[in-house]
Amino acid sequence: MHASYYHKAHACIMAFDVQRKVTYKNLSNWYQELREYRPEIPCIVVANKIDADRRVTQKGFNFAKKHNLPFYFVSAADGTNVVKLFTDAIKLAVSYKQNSRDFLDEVMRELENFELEKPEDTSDKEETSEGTESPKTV
Ligand SMILES: Nc1nc2c(ncn2[C@@H]2O[C@H](COP(=O)(O)OP(=O)(O)OP(=O)(O)O)[C@@H](O)[C@H]2O)c(=O)[nH]1
Repeated sequence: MHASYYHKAHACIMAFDVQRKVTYKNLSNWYQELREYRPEIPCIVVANKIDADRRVTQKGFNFAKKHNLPFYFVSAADGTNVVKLFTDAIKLAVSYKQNSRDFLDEVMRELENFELEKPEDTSDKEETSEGTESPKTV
């Protein structure tokens, strides 16, 4: 995936399809790529399409445990855990954004808080002595 997709991301939801094993296997590659660009953002792992066969919720999917990541069983079709997933992801993202010690995040935070200098209002000011340092407008 192009680097720009990771730029300024404050959280990641990695979803796989419980009906397609290959999508689970691919998580390792996605996760490796994510960490190249965003080493510390919160990441949630999602097993999607559980409505197709609820028995998958009895299965252990070790990827999340191995990487110490939160894990949700979800169905985008019937809505199971969808609101919870996004609510939690947003909370994690906001908290990360406010507290991250990642250098790039700190720079971005500084830039966001940086107030551009307002142009000086010179309309009703009298010119005073010589040698004034501010440039004169004509
Ligand atoms: N039963 C079921 N089908 C789903 C669920 N979520 C998505 N689908 C179906 O899965 C198919 C792919 O969904 P997309 O939204 O296109 O997802 P995608 O990530 O682009 O999927 P891929 O094209 O397979 O990579 C569509 O037919 C969806 O209707 C779900 O929770 N349950």
